[in-house]
Amino acid sequence: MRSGPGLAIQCSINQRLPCDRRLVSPPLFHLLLMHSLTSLLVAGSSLAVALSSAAISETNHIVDELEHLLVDTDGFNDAGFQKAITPCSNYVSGSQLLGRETAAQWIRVAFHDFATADVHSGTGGIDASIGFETLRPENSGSAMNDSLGFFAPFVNAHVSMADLIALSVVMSVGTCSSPNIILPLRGGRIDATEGGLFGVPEPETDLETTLSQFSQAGFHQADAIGLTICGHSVGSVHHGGFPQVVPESAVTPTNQGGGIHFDATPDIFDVDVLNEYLDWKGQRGGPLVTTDNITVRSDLRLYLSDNNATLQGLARSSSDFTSSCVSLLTRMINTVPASAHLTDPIQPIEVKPVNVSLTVDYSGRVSFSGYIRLLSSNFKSTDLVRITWSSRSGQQAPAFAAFATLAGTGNSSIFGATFYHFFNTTVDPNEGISSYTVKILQPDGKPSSSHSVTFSMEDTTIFLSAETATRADGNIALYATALSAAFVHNVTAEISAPSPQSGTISPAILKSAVTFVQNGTRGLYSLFTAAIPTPPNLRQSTLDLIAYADRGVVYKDEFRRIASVESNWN
Ligand code: HEM
Repeated sequence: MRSGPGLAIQCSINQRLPCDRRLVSPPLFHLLLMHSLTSLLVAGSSLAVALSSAAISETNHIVDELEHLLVDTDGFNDAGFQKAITPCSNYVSGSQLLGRETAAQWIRVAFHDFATADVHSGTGGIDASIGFETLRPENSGSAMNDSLGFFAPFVNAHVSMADLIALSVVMSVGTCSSPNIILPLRGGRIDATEGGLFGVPEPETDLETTLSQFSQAGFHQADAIGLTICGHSVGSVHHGGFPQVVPESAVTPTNQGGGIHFDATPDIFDVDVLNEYLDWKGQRGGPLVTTDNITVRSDLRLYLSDNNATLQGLARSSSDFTSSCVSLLTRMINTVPASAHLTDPIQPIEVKPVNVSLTVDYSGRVSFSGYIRLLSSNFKSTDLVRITWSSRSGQQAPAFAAFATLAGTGNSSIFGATFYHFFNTTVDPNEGISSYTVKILQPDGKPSSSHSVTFSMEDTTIFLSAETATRADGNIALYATALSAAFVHNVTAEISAPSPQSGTISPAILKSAVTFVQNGTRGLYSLFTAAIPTPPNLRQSTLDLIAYADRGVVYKDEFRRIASVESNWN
């Protein structure tokens, strides 16, 4: 499932002006006539500037998608990402007898992607170039392809592999710590189209080279030491991949990869690795400190390079260790090529529309349906969710209202429980809809702690994802409608299909365009159809529907899944 389209206007019911009024004043609405707010913003006219007040924040699909992966981790609408590391000792890519751990692999993959950054030239960093670099000896081990193979089905037009690599670090550290250590996650990373520089430190790499590699990536000596001990809080060094570090004797029937842990708690992100190293007990910092082969004692060389001063500083308290790791790991995942612009840190969304959309049936009836997800300790399963909407011209009426009913919950998110409320109602096509407001009420009908959120809704151009179907010739038929009174003369779609690319497991987003033709009417709407070849990853493929009307007005229905979850797709 995905979030609803349009603009989100966050406002409290205590504010003097109703949200809808602040959205756009009634006289302006008269001027706009049939043109929805979203469409005009898309058209980029001077009106768009007038409407872009501080009260309006545009829905960011990157943020919405990553927030879903981060927050929906259990129960109803589980995104399925966190399950791979639940429990934290889990190995999602093979037998549990291999002694491998997915949560630790994810952190290591991010380090290897990051390590070849050149911050002065603004290249490399977290850009998923690691996918093209897996055959390099410096990226030895199963972690790279295991992880990218797991991430690949989550890539889409707005979720890059590089953002998933960053997300995986946030999720590993957050899930495998108690109390949960939450790194801020930003989105917007761009996937590389080829391998980058060489230069990931290896166990054999001498100290000077190691420090210069870290330095090129923006991490000087103390940062390099800190980042390494933070990373080596979880996981193991394996004989399978690193026989020069771990002897064959580590291989047993229940540890077939021959893993030796860095510390006594390899599936918990905590200070143990540091304490065990400084106190010279337990795993004493792990195989890269203790191995018999002096050449590959890379952690020991690094830690001793300032006579353990950095590590003794971090050991003052476990909160010093935690806060340093949060800072260093956050810097690591936010080291990106100069061309990438990251979003603000993603905040869990308290009231979130999910799959909120319009459809037009054969008789021209307009259905308005979707889920409202509540996430907050302020909410209870007994709360009521009421939706009211404004007509195309901005009017409100008692009939423009519906209640949503609880459809399911998810309980184990590190951000709290989620409550999913479903609604399915009809909108009078003559009146239309331009925005809707979600109000949370207590069971007795009284407003709950001032929660009222307004979102814009585009009803001029509607992609009918539930009707997408395979044709007899193997192509896929697409259906869309446009309000006839909008005088739309050209309807196109840009298709974004994650597709295999050579040299990496990571998919590339292939873009293509298709033109629709008018094919009848549905009440007040004109029906448009098109056909496209079946994309390689249909479930991840999306489209942006674009309709052109007179005087340069453009309407859009963006980021719609081609095969919707509602359709009975085979
Ligand atoms: C001088 C720097 C470093 C060297 C030479 C190094 C080397 C290694 C080696 C050889 C392994 C064993 C991998 C395997 O057996 O599959 C390993 C594991 C690991 N490394 Fe590092 N590492 C360094 C720094 C870092 C940093 C900075 C991080 C993250 C911030 C990190 C995160 C990890 C993690 C999480 C594992 C466990 C992987 C697993 O259990 O599958 N490493 N490292």
